[in-house]
Amino acid sequence: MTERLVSAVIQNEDNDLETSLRPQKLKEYIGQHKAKETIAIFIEAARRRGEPLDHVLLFGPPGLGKTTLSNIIANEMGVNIRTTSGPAIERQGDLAAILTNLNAGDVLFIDEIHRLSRAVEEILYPAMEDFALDIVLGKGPGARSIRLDLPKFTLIGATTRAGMLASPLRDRFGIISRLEYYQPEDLTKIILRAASILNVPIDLSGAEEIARRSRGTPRIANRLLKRVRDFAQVRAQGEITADVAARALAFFEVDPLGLDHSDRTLLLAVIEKFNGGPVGLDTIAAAISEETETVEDVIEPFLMQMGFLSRTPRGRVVTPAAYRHLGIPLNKEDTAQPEQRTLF
Ligand SMILES: Nc1ncnc2c1ncn2[C@@H]1O[C@H](COP(=O)(O)OP(=O)(O)OP(=O)(O)O)[C@@H](O)[C@H]1O
Repeated sequence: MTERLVSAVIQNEDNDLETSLRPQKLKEYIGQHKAKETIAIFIEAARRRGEPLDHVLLFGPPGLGKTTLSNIIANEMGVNIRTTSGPAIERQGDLAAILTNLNAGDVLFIDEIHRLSRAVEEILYPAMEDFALDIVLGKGPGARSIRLDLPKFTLIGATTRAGMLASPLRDRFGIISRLEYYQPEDLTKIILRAASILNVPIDLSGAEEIARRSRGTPRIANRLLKRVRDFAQVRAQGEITADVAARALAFFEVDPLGLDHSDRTLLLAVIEKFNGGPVGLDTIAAAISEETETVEDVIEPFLMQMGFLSRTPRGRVVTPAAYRHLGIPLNKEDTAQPEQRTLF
């Protein structure tokens, strides 16, 4: 599958942009009121006691700002952050090397923490609980274990799926925060902030138009802003208004609710080839020439979140809301006017 403009997963083109747009302080971090408030309280309490922050688990869909929030936490605590990820720590020795290089109070950020191997997880437990590393020297009957003290550090784990974390690991986090999809008002603020950093002329209605199509996700909002800016420079007078944003995003095939070509292909296939369902996942994947995993992990979640597709014991079903959005009558006798026949 080619890279999608509306994918929440990080792409090469995002890297530089994301670094320059990352807020540094909690008060610049827009939205996520619950998570922000929880973290602010724990940071203040830890600061007053002069202790490192308790271990934090952040979970939620990709692109919502877990990495950003972790950097902010380190910044607010005035400590260094060391960043790695579950798949990058292959052996126990890799983690031991990282842990023994931390300074007191430092933050260790492990992205995709659900992908740590069991063996690595095992040495993480005493490290989190007792700030100690148990090392086994030698093999067989002569083997002996020594315990190394570690500096007191804060582990921040990020995961898209809290359910995939082994419960002994989950239980060792003192602070667990779920990040939610952003409301359009918050995404509008994120877009206006990014536009001002990037010196992109934009008015409020232009930002709102991009926000509505950003699937609740700041990473997508920033990416769409960048594309709309290019369009505005070449095809309009440079300023992003609602009209320019709508025209640009229609050109890039992102519809008014943020659905793209892949989303519509899936919905139309179920409607046209399977009478709206129920139809099995594998059959859908074959009908649109995609991998089953791509359909399940990448395309379906947003359609389900929007209430356009539902999962039943007999298979996937396209909902009446999706028919309305696509401008297709529900059945032949249906005389109701579709909500919109042309999307762009
Ligand atoms: N609350 C926010 N306010 C302002 N900008 C934000 C906010 N959250 C995220 N962003 C922007 O969105 C981009 C993506 O955020 P980030 O890299 O932190 O996502 P993530 O949840 O860690 O994603 P992943 O886990 O997929 O890497 C960042 O560049 C940042 O600029």
